[in-house]
Amino acid sequence: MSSTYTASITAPVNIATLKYWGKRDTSLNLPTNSSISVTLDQADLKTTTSAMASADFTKDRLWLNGEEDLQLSQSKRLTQVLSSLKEKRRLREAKDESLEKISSWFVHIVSVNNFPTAAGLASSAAGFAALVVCIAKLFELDDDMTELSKIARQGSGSACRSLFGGFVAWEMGSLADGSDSKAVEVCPLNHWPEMKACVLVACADKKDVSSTSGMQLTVKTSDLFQKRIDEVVPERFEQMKKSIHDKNFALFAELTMKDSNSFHATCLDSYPPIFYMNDTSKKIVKLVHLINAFYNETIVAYTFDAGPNAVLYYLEQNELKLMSFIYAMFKDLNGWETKYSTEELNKFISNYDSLKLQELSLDMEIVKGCTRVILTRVGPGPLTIKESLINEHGFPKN
Ligand SMILES: Nc1ncnc2c1ncn2[C@@H]1O[C@H](COP(=O)(O)OP(=O)(O)OP(=O)(O)O)[C@@H](O)[C@H]1O
Ligand SMILES: C[C@@](O)(CCOP(=O)(O)OP(=O)(O)O)CC(=O)O
Repeated sequence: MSSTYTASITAPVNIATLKYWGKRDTSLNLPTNSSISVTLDQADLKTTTSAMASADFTKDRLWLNGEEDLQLSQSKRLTQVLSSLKEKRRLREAKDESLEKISSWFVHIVSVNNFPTAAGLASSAAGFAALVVCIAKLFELDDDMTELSKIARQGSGSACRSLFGGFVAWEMGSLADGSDSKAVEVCPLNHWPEMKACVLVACADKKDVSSTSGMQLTVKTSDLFQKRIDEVVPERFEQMKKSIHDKNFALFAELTMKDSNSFHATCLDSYPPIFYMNDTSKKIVKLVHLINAFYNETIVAYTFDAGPNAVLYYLEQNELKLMSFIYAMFKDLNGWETKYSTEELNKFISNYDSLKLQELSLDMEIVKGCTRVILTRVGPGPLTIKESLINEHGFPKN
């Protein structure tokens, strides 16, 4: 085999606290509103992607979770992302004669998600972020993350926010060519490292209405949607950034919950209506409001993407208060023992007893609708790794 170039990257999932829902330009993937998210820790949820370029390859190919994904390889999203990256490389080669002309070669990409794909856990976000950063590294591009976010955005809108760690905004921009529609850091991870997240996986099946088609239906048919993008989100965008800067959890949580509700309301207001939340999701909403009312303080926020899974945001200092409820209810699900010692878990239970939470007659039916709990926290952006998923011939190692 002639000479090859390789690179490997891991990238995080991000879960929006101010939701992106609606495109003003479907081919460039330009949104109808700005959005904000928290990047989650790759220790718990991540995509790992390796790429290789070789003059011997005869086409661009992609393997996802062990299988060659022909649909994704030939999709407009992937070809658009790859051609933007190849074009950037070509411009560098034109300026610097010493660079090998790898922009005309094909690439093989191997990617693995360590969590369910296409199940409302933002796999497209981590996946396209990993892909863009990995190929940018392979091509030795010197663009910063904001510049690369404009390419990731074309793969999947929410992917642009996974190029940064911590707290991230996707500024919608106003230019027709999309050159100002980009991700920026609101605050780095170390600004508010106490931010934790508990994901209650309500159903890990593939969803029936994709985000892409769901949001198009909303844009076309919902009356509520217009008010959301004209008034509600622009105001919330500024307030939420300030709540993060000020580390004002109560405000951050209230805005997060209201925005999740507003987004799902526009889904219900679409025609025919779209239901992403299920009965379990609704019970989790009630539970969170009950917990905040019990403590007479907002210690936890829920948010739901285009699926029934709940993401609960809370601060580390309120862990005992929150987990006295959540662990007591969801203790039979997988995911606790790797995060907490037996002593800590016993403490949650004894606090549940001493607060007499059994007297609240909590709805234990919720537990039956959940399959798994993922305990995580705010985390860093994409990371370079040494180990590769690709063997020397350009195929997945197994
Ligand atoms: N590691 C990856 N590399 C490249 N593309 C990926 C990767 N993982 C997922 N994808 C792409 O993203 C698609 C799933 O996106 P989709 O928006 O339907 O679900 P999701 O991102 O898991 O959920 P949501 O965006 O609603 O939170 C997959 O079918 C695949 O095309
Ligand atoms: C509900 C959301 O998660 C929608 C994400 O939509 P996608 O980014 O998956 O959509 P495409 O741009 O069509 O790929 C909200 C959010 O992440 O902001």
